[in-house]
Amino acid sequence: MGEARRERVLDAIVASKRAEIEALKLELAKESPAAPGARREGVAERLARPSGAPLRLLTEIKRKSPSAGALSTAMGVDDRARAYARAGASAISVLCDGPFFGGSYEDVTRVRAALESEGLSTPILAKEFILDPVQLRRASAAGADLALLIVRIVSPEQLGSLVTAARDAGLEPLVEVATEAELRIALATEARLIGVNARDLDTLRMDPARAASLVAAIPEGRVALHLSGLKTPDDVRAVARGRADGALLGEILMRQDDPTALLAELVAAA
Ligand SMILES: O=P(O)(O)OC[C@@H](O)[C@@H](O)c1c[nH]c2ccccc12
Repeated sequence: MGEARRERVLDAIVASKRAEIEALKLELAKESPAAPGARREGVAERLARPSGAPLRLLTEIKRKSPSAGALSTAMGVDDRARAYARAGASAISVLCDGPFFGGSYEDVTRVRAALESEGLSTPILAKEFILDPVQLRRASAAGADLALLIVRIVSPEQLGSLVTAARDAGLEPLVEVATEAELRIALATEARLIGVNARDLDTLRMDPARAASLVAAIPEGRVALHLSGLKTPDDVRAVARGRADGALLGEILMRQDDPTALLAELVAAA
């Protein structure tokens, strides 16, 4: 990928959302508003790590990504979700973005049904580029428990109202930051879950050292999550030694046609 193209990935993604949001507004206007679920109850607590406990692992489902390209689709999202939950995932992140990550809100619904059919209650994170409350209502209707809110793509005022809108939609917000300035903005909201993306979404470059110092700067009282770039059990061990409550595993698991054995190893490293 050329440098100029990389720098525009986030802009291109955000631009594609504007049309989707208009379509969602029309779609949801036809439906009577669903009673707000109470699914977010207890979700933040489940991701908090009591002292001495292992690092919580959030595992991700995506078919491709702008940085990694095509990922494994050998296992259906339903089998993969069950495999993640049985192996000890504390939450399952499901990409809702279609154009860049190959996901959909229907995937959230598939994962919800797959977990419920086995009596598994692993929380589901809707991973989308959220600019408008209508996306939160759609994610909630699809069966999500949590929604990602990315500081970089909204104003601080919008972020504050999206945190409230997420709760109103029955979702627990997880606020993603990549810099100290963004962390300050996140901490000015009521969000209980703060995640640090080691990947700069504008350039797609990884900066693990900056991510580690940002995670360390998240005050007690908020759940701190490390959101990207972990490639080996040693990487998981290194994060587990620090302040993080949990870490997200994406590409490393999505490169496996069957993630079961590797996830067991990563759980043991946590
Ligand atoms: O695949 P990795 O390196 O484990 O990282 C996942 C994470 O970076 C990625 O899925 C992500 C983090 N923040 C996002 C925001 C939108 C879409 C995707 C993301």
